[in-house]
Amino acid sequence: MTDSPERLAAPVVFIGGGNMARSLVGGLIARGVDASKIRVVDPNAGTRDALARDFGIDVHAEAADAVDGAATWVLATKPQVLRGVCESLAPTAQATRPLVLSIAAGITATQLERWLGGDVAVVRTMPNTPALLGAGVTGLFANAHVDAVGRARAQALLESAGATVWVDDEARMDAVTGTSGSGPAYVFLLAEAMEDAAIAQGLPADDARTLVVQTVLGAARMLAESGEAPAELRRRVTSPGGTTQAAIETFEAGGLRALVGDAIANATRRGGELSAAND
Ligand SMILES: NC(=O)C1=CN([C@@H]2O[C@H](COP(=O)(O)OP(=O)(O)OC[C@H]3O[C@@H](n4cnc5c(N)ncnc54)[C@H](OP(=O)(O)O)[C@@H]3O)[C@@H](O)[C@H]2O)C=CC1
Ligand SMILES: O=C(O)[C@@H]1CCC=N1
Repeated sequence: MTDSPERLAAPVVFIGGGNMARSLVGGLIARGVDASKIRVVDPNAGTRDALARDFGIDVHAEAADAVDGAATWVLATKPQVLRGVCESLAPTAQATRPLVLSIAAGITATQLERWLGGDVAVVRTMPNTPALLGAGVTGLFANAHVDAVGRARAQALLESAGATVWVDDEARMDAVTGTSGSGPAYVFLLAEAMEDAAIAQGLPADDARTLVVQTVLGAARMLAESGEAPAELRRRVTSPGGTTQAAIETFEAGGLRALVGDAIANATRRGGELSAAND
């Protein structure tokens, strides 16, 4: 099944032009999507100007103007304002039946469909910021109104941001959010801590930055490209009685695994809270 020529030619409109929309737009442009096919709505003039300048896309202050003729909407505001955004667009959604993608943490496809007036094709997604480099990963869940064409269109859009993983059970989307949506921040926190520790051990700040960045990059590439499990790659670094063993024993004694488990559980729980608090 393929998209109709009209829908393929129609623009994609992002409602909300903040950090994550910028990452996704950057991914689309880097993939060669025509800038004239991308619109962004944001209330902030500075945000709009920066997006127009950096990507040459069409920017709007009002969603009502931007959604005109758009076959795909990407809801990219904070979860806390999404109900109001959807309710104000419900008449247009009912009249034009767009494919609606959401990137909001926690907010369910059922809530979005209800706020948009019912019977709307909704794909709830959870991308992450490496989308800006085409190196992201996105979890996707489609409601019952999304047909094969809609799924393919959502997948094509998010593939510009990197890998995609479809989730059959929406209840798992909060776990996706806690793992990969928030996940880049966990890696950045580790990098911050490693940098601080390297400086504390006497390394100049510039050198500490280079050593940490290249270590994270190299380790990520080995994870992605070797096909080996993380535990096996770790084992190969860890010489018996050597330096790595001294560090790993410190992490294990400090409860790193349980801490990571608690952190992802709390992020997952927070997704459910965002849904309930903003209904
Ligand atoms: N940041 C991330 O890593 C990820 C974020 N997400 C999700 O993406 C969404 C956006 O997050 P993020 O980009 O970080 O947030 P930002 O605050 O950076 O972006 C949201 C933007 O939407 C604007 N906005 C507010 N109200 C409206 C409106 N009525 N119409 C259009 N735009 C509006 C905001 O303006 P103002 O600032 O004035 O309110 C802001 O510029 C969230 O739902 C989040 O859960 C998903 C995956 C990863
Ligand atoms: O922190 C948040 O709520 C958003 C969702 C995933 C990443 N950032």
